[in-house]
Amino acid sequence: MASTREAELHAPLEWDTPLYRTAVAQFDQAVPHAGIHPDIAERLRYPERAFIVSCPVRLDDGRRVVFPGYRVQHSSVLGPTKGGVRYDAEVSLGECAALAVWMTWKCALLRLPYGGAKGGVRCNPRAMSQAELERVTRRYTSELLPIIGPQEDIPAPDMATNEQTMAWMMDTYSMQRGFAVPEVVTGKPISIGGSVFRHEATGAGVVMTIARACERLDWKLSEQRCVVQGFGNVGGIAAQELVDRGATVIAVSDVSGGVYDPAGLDIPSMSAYAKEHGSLEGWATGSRVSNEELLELECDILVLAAREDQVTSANAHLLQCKLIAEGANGPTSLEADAILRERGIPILPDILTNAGGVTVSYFEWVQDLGRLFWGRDEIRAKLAEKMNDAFDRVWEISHERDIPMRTAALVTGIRDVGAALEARGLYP
Ligand SMILES: NC(=O)C1=CN([C@@H]2O[C@H](COP(=O)(O)OP(=O)(O)OC[C@H]3O[C@@H](n4cnc5c(N)ncnc54)[C@H](O)[C@@H]3O)[C@@H](O)[C@H]2O)C=CC1
Ligand SMILES: O=C(O)CCC(=O)C(=O)O
Repeated sequence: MASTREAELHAPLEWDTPLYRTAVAQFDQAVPHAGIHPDIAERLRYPERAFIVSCPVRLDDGRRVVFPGYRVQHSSVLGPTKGGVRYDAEVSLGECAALAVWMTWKCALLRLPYGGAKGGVRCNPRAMSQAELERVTRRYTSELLPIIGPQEDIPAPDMATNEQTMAWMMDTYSMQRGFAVPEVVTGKPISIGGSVFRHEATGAGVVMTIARACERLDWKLSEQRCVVQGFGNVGGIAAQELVDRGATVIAVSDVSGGVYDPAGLDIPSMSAYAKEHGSLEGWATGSRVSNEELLELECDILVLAAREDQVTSANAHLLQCKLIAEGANGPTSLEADAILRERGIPILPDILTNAGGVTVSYFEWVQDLGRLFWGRDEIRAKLAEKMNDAFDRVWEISHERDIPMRTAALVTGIRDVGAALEARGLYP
């Protein structure tokens, strides 16, 4: 049993939730392969800083509601912290902490000079008007003023936030400074310093990773039948990129459920429909399937691009795909990881597969700081170079050590952050 002193030191932490425990358990699986000092490992199990705010907001009907907001910064050892902001009814401190931890490994794996952060507001964005969302965003940004900034912490879009949200954040921050500070957020509209190709970057990066995996597995991407869960920024673009490369997308889903057609779906028309109606609800072509059924469809590649905790011990043995690509963060539980490994279904892990977004965010920040902007082809080529380099390092470690690609990706990130802590003389 732990002594009183140990119990004091390891008192339950506010962010200690199932998702955070998953992030730490994945870290613990990777640490023995990363060769870092135990003191460094212990440091990296905890975020550096967690900020909780309350955002009082007037609704359109005159009522005033207080929305909780969070921002967690996991590690600033490599540079400013970086990560998205999400609006969702389930946002919590623990969720943001887990996502911030993953951002640290993702940035290090892609060799970006950033640490990890994540934030969000606990609200139901689908039930809110644009005016209400604007008021929440501006209040949340005002509350974060002490901890964000181009050299401190740089937010970006995530679930249910977008270019408009970033424009409001940039404007709120800039008004406080008295001049325009585009480099305080990424994923902005191009008119205020956003980068071309940031909108497409995460989904495009997912498909670059799938394409690289297909090369290594000796599969033709154009012959693959794909299922995509989530039809927002990541899933919608990934589905389109798959079609552009000749693959057949046989099913997609969003929060309203899924659509399946073994002959292949008309993704451009479905994207236009989802944009106009806010979701795929009411889309008339193909068969409707539930989100649970969609995950169990027979296919070659399953792209998880909705949210965390979708493949668990309850359904991992029912999946009928040959490869999983994690566009979302944390969509596969630890137990499901073990079941899928046992079943021989490889997983292209989140911190590698969805890293296209933060990579082009980095390009956007660099362009903003230099006030010099690059073209689409240049950015796409630079992104492909970085994604392929990260993929190759992960693939190599995974095969050399016979460890899953998730562990290999974590090892790469953890090793570099550990080395930076040591070089700076911070630990051990
Ligand atoms: N936007 C970005 O640049 C990046 C996003 N991600 C991750 O990708 C995931 C998706 O993010 P975005 O596409 O940006 O969000 P989004 O809000 O644009 O889209 C989310 C999509 O998932 C659907 N969805 C929500 N719950 C669902 C469920 N239970 N079953 C099926 N579909 C469901 C929504 O209806 C929507 O179509 C998140 O895990 C996010 O953290 C990761 C890297 C970068
Ligand atoms: O673009 C960024 O800075 C962060 C993207 C993000 O939140 C993620 O990769 O999960």
